[in-house]
Amino acid sequence: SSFTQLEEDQIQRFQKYLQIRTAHPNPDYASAVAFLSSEAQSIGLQTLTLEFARGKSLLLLSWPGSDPSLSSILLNSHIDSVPAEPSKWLHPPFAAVRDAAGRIFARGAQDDKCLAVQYLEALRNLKAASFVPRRSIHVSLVPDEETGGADGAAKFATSQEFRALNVGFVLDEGQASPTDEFRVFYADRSPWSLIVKAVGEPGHGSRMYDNGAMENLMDCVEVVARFRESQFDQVKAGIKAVSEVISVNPVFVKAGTPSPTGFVMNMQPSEAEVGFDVRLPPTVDPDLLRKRIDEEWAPAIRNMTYQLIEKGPIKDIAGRPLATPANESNPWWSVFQQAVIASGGKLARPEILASTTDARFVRQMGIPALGFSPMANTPILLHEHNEFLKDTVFLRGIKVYEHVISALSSFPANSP
Ligand code: MET
Ligand SMILES: [Zn+2]
Ligand SMILES: [Zn+2]
Repeated sequence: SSFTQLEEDQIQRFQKYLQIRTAHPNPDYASAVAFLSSEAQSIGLQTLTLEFARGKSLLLLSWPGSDPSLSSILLNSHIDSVPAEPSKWLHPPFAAVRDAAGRIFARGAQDDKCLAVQYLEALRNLKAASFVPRRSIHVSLVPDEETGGADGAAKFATSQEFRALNVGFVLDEGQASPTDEFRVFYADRSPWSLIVKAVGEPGHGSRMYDNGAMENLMDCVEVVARFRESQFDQVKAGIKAVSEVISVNPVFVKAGTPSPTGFVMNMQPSEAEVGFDVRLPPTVDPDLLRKRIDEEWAPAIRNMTYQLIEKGPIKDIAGRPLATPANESNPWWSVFQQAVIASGGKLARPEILASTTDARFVRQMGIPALGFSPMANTPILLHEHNEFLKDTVFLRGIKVYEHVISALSSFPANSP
């Protein structure tokens, strides 16, 4: 191949990390942390394992800067992944097969196990080039992101250990870009989980009557579907970006009277449940949506109850929306942008992320954070079958991080 020995080794280390089974519901944090800390030690980074929740380790790596009076930079990546259905993949999701086109197939290849290895390899290259950081560089490898971050980044960001790092700026995950421009994200949508339960009298399967559990649940689903369409129409008409509307998507339904062969078919059940994934852009008023859920989506007068889990903060500690300025008013932004360009990369207009990351927990603390995964010319495959990343794209990302990390950590003394 046309790769150097170092590059082949870097690809191999990426594959090794991808082969560790970090998918929910039983992510192997212990093996992941063991692998990452041994890599970090081989590079000469300091390692510290923290445990804010039993069995969910968080690995913190540090390269102290020459000027400890300056705030530090933090590079974040979550260890855990969503599950995969092996029978529906071209290659087993934890084999990290590299095909003839250089595509490396694995759950987590894009979301976001590439980042941990790219950060480490960029630091390895900078060490080899005798680079001396002015600001301290920290890397956090965190658990629990895919289930909401409550036992990972949320606890970390409010901890003594975090405060002691004096973090001035954070990079976290973004998303792949199908074009040759890298994407960058200055805010996330907030994730809510909504579970609506409808109850009613059970009845013979042949009977027509009002207010049955299934009828009530179907009313809910219809009303939500209409709202969903109103949001999606704005996207289709080009008025708003996908990440600027409220998304609401059904993710499970649970109903029916179980029987040994499936469900009792001649009985209308007495309860039924549907779960929705809801995402709110930072620009919308959460109270309006709370009211809509209460009055229109799951009205008590139609025998519905609901559980709304608002996962994580909506505002920062000063009451502002969780958004990082992505313009010249933010010196970190300028340094970041210039470094990406200096690496030979192109940057798309900054966006709100349609999904959600741990960055919101540091934004909550008032710390600027950008979402960035340097994957250009790559289909967006997070949470999908056959998630992959090309070897060339992976290697290119290491180079981009070398530029970005060295620029951020050299950033002058008279700034934040
Ligand atoms: C539900 S919290 C966020 C988890 C994941 N990153 C997502 O966007 O779905
Ligand atoms: Zn992710
Ligand atoms: Zn994810």
